[in-house]
Amino acid sequence: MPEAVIAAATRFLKSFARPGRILVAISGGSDSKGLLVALHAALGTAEFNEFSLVACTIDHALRPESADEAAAVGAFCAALGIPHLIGHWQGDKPLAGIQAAARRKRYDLLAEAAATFGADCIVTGHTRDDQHETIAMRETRDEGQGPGRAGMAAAMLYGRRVWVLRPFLEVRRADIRLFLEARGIGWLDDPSNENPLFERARVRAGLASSGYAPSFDRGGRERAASSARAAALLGGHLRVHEGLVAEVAPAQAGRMDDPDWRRALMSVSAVIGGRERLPGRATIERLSGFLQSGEAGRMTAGRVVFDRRRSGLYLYREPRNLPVLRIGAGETGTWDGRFNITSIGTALTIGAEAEGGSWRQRLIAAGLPQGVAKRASLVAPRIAPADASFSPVAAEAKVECRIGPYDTFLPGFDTSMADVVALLFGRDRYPAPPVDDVLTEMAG
Ligand SMILES: Nc1ncnc2c1ncn2[C@@H]1O[C@H](COP(=O)(O)OP(=O)(O)OP(=O)(O)O)[C@@H](O)[C@H]1O
Repeated sequence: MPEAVIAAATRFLKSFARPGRILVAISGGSDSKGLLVALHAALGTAEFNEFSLVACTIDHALRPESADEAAAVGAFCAALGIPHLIGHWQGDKPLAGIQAAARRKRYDLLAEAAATFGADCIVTGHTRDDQHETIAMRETRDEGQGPGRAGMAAAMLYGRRVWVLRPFLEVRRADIRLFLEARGIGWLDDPSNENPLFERARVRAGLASSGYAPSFDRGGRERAASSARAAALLGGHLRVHEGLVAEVAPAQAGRMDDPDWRRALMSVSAVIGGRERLPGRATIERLSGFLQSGEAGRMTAGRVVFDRRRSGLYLYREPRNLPVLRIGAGETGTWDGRFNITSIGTALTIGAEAEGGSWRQRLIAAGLPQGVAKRASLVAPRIAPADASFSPVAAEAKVECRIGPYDTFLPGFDTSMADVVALLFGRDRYPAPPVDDVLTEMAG
């Protein structure tokens, strides 16, 4: 029913804590165009006249027609009186993983456009159909159990700075198309949506021919509840020292039978290992066997040493393949996926702390076993002036931990766990979303 489209737009606007400026990510396809038109129509009513709309199209320059298409979307927005920007993906494009690279770049450019316009959030036209495809893809990748079944979140924080909201996640594409057709509005069909070289296109075709619709209605709510439990477990049983060592109380160390704790521990281990993704299922099973045995010893998984002792479980980065990073004066870089380092004075070189330096003393002072303090201090960053003739004192820098799994894409239903992880690593909470029911999936 096309009325579902306006109803979803209205419900979405009502969920804002206060009126704001919304940036619509519009590709020109039916879903994002329908979203723009529906929001524009809803904003025409007195109830929402304090909101404003702006729009942005990213020209990935992967097809010869893309520039003209972006310009046509711009003209469509202009006719509605909506300010519009085109973001360009410039420079070299990777040959492998082009879709993932385009996605990352797209969000970067959209976040820049949101900052330019002073927008409070970005909205995308993801639909119920996209959600089904995402869940089906995760099922085939063996991620369909537990967390994977939640699918896409209705809200996602990108790059720690801007919330991307998906107001149409429960709306069917067919309804959006009827809605547009009733208004005589056409849309673009991206040929890559049907290109069988891409996984999503294959899954889409498979779902259409089978009529199979995976269930996800409770997935997001379950995931949010699981994150809240995981957050409480982390707060009660885990401490982080100097951003280098996570210490788990002995009684909790073997509790890998609890899925919430398992996910919490794997998130922390991804941070310690400088990784964005949590370890895969096979690794977690191997690790669970080791930790549940209760025996002292060490096991390495996902670049992290799990050091089990009578006094507890200690996680720290394994001492292998530590990179060397150079950053210019005043610049910021990420070292080993674990630390964001900003030079305050001169250009810097960052490598591993070969001697352990003062880190070791601090870890010992924190009460860690000597062996743990020694090993963990060897994977700490050593920050020195890039120009060796400068005194080491010149190496002034601001250092903060990077939270690999959440700093780029943070799904709304994981915010409670992500906030606790950030606090454990000495960071602030993530910015709160502009809508009061970010866990739209919780609102039910
Ligand atoms: N070129 C583009 N310019 C602006 N917005 C876009 C562009 N491509 C996609 N979007 C936005 O993203 C939404 C989803 O598009 P699509 O399904 O093609 O991307 P996706 O890669 O599956 O999304 P995501 O990257 O968030 O998983 C669109 O409805 C639109 O809001």
